Amino acid sequence: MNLKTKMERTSKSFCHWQRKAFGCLIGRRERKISGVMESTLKEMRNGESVLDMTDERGVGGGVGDIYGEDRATEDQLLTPWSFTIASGHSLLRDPRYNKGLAFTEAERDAHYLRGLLPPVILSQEHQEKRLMHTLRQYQVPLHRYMAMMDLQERNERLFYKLLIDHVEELLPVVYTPVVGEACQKYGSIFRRPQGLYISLKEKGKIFEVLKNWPERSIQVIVVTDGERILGLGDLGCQGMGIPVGKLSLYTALGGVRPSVCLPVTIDVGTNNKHLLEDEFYIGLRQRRATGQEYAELLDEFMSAVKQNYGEKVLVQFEDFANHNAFELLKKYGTTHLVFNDDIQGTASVVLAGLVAALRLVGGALADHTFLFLGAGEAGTGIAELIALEVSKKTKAPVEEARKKIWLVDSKGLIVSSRKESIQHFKQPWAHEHEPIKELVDAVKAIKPSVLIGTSGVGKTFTKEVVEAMAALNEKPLILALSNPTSQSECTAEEAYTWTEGRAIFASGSPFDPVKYDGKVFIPGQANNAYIFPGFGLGIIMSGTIRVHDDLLLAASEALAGQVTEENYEKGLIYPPFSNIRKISAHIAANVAAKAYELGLATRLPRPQDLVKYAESCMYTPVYRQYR
Ligand SMILES: NC(=O)C1=CN([C@@H]2O[C@H](COP(=O)(O)OP(=O)(O)OC[C@H]3O[C@@H](n4cnc5c(N)ncnc54)[C@H](OP(=O)(O)O)[C@@H]3O)[C@@H](O)[C@H]2O)C=CC1
Ligand SMILES: CC(=O)C(=O)O
Ligand SMILES: [Mg+2]
Repeated sequence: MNLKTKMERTSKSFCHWQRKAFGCLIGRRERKISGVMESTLKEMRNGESVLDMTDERGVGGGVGDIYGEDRATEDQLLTPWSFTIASGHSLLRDPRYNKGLAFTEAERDAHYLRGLLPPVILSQEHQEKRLMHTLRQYQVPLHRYMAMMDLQERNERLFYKLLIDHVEELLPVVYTPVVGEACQKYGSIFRRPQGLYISLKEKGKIFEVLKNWPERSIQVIVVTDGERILGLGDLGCQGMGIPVGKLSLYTALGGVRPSVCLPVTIDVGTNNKHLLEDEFYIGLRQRRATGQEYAELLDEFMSAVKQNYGEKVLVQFEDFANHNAFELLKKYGTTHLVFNDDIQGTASVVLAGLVAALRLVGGALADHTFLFLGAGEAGTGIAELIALEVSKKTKAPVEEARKKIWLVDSKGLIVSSRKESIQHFKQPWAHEHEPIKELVDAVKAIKPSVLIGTSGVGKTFTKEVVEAMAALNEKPLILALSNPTSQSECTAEEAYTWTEGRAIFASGSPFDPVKYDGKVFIPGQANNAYIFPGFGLGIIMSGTIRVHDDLLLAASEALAGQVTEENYEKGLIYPPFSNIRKISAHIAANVAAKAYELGLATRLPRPQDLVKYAESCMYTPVYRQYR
């Protein structure tokens, strides 16, 4: 028997034994490593140990079945896929298992850690306290972001524990606004790849490239091509911060296990002159590929995803420019499980806020008039979902419901008489009206009760605009959705001050509470981060195969239902993020319930109590005992 066969046999029987003993470990921990047989055998000879993860279900609930833990076949466990058994120094270097100073005496003995750590043993809570203390010392927000990314790369469970336990404080660090600055400077701060980079160079090889990713059972992919990163424009390959950030929220806010999440950036070049000239830029140094070249790369990617991960992997398109976003959603919406967060997730979160706001401003949705600044993905996505909801509630045709929704783009109010051609996604909103160029004039003419900013341009809700809203409405509803904070259409302070404290206000990026006229006003955060984590969990746990508008409405309804009396008393139209895991469980349950009703859910039998089931599926980052 030659050495290779010998090693394969040894490895195979070892896999078999280990799978028997530690079923949940194997199948997920298999890793593609070149020369894996040699290294596996070497590790075994060196007395490497096995980590017992059998308490995973205990702390993480019934996750095993929905994540397909035991799906790997014997063949998959052999070349090129195998698994490593971490212990000793490599255990400390593996972010998924590393517990740092929290390893117990027994674990230090059992896993060859003696001498590799100082004598002190800290609890996870104590580690959190120490980290928060350190993070709060950083004055520069980007340094906090970098510290959080380092933690994620060092100790995954501690990263998620910290993020979950301090969600309101840390969300602005790993997400908007700081992630925006991080993307702008991604080349300079780049340390380790946190996602998969698929560039034009990988054309023809994407199937193999996906196999380079260390995890096999992927259930959610967030993909960007970096062309419209928040309201910061084309950041090319450096947009990677967005899929990484969004997926960390999938885990922290929605309880989707990190190992099933895959961040992807498609690099077809950038038209950002500044980046093309930046010596630290990490992407392809060429102008964006378009047309057939672009379409072919995306096509290859989408096929490779399906081939590698099956039909039920959720692909979330994020921060594509609108000239591609609508088309991609339409093209793959019938063949893949796809979701556009900017069009659909944003629509769902805003509709929830509007429905909740009715408690404060009165009337039904159909009684209100809506004016948007910005008629792209977010603007038209929200507008369409409002129209759909109004149409369902009033039984009027959706065309009728659209009549009370108006949009302004960079050329002014969208009207049917506009001379230039109107992009297809704007056409349903081209109502009959005389052309109006300025937003303030549109406010005066249309007389909206709700003003929504989705322009990506900061400071566009001027004093004049906000005062015009205040003159028309007792309680003007003003949503400044553009991100990051620098692009917000107005600040919370401006909204409250210019309306003499009468505005109901929410923004895409967070603002601190505002003191006005002796009263404290707490602005809400209208961000799709409320929706996509729970939405994704609902899709995964029900095995849903397609996204349908009714699922977005279900998510929206669940979110609105989580706003409490106490929140309303404070003028809030969204519940606080501190309750997000509970909120996500309700969103997941409502989405799954609707999916079962529509026949889109494939995981049978349907659990009786979907909220409980969602909670039981959620990943929790509490350390596990390694026996
Ligand atoms: N809070 C949240 O959860 C979310 C927030 N957003 C934010 O919304 C913003 C827009 O995103 P998205 O819709 O995808 O972007 P798009 O590029 O698809 O749309 C932008 C729209 O704004 C219009 N516009 C640009 N400048 C002006 C201006 N000066 N006056 C009037 N209209 C203008 C554009 O007009 P034209 O068509 O004529 O070019 C276009 O219609 C971003 O800042 C993004 O961060 C997005 C998703 C979620
Ligand atoms: C929040 C978000 O998805 C955006 O600003 O693009
Ligand atoms: Mg986005």
